[in-house]
Amino acid sequence: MSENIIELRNLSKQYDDLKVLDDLSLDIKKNEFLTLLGPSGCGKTTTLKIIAGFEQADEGSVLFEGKEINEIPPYQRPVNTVFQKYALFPHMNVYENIAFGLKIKKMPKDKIDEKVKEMLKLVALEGKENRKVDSLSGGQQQRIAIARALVNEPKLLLLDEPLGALDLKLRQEMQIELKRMQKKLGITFIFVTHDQEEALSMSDTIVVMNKGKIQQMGTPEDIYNEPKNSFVARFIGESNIFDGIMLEDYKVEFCGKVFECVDKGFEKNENIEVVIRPEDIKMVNPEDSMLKGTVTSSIFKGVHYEIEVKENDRKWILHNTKNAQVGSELGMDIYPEDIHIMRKEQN
Ligand SMILES: Nc1ncnc2c1ncn2[C@@H]1O[C@H](COP(=O)(O)OP(=O)(O)OP(=O)(O)O)[C@@H](O)[C@H]1O
Repeated sequence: MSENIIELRNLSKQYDDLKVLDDLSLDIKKNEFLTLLGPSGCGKTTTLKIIAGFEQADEGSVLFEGKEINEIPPYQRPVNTVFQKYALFPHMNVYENIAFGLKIKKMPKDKIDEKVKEMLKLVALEGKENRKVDSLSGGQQQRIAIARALVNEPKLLLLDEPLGALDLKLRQEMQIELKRMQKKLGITFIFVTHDQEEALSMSDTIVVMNKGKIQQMGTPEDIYNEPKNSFVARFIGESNIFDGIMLEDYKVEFCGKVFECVDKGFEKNENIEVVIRPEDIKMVNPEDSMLKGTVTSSIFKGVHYEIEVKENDRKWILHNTKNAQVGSELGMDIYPEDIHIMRKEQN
């Protein structure tokens, strides 16, 4: 049996003149927490809707455990969806909301009771079963929406920006809870967000999308440390990005200097882009540094200072736990492994 729960094969979808999905293929493994991440309009929600069966692709197919499900209606797919607007039944209490799907399935009462209680425990809402849902906080309502989806024991749960309406603290708490629930239940989660921090902290695998295409797929560490192109580098975290030339294997020129790097396999003198993360730049004495510039601003960000340096006519951003005096001259060193080389985007 396939280790993939979902396989998307060459999906394309167009609304009028707008190509929303462009030949998109993707394998999603069982028990994985996979996040679709990308800017507004890149096709994340459309991908989820096609998996759920609420939309049909113009071309391509969706396979569930190896079998094509294009023609299967949404209610017959072993999939549940949680949306940002949780759409609970306002006239029902917490218990009734969670029990709803099981009642429809005509499950015996004592079995429903057992399952609802189990879910209430999972989402830490025991004792609240008789409360009307509109008397609860946004976070509690969202937990009910999740419990209502999970109680059906779907093999796959689709979550479309489910934390988008919550304030930051609640959002962070729910991120941890969702991840815990997913691991405990062993259900595959496909999670949609445009928030890169949320994606980095929750996912086993991140799929970065832009304009209906996959830009990169990998673990959060891969995506952050080895962005494949400058779109990914710009979208995930902050970056210093400069044009450069790959002189030969392990040797790159940018900002008017030649640096050692750890990359190879480029053409001789290929034009490339260089990405350097702000936290990877070492602040050193300008006398014996690789690059030097003038500090133009320094802002305390809680854990680090965000320091802006003007080097020739280029702007650099550095993150450092030490402050730097605005107006002072600063040396910058970069280790070979912190220089990320990317092929030029073909757009
Ligand atoms: N039913 C529709 N008719 C016409 N255009 C649509 C329809 N549904 C989506 N679109 C358009 O398709 C594009 C992709 O939409 P989609 O909802 O998949 O993006 P998204 O990546 O989820 O973005 P967001 O984060 O804003 O929800 C958008 O430009 C949207 O306006």
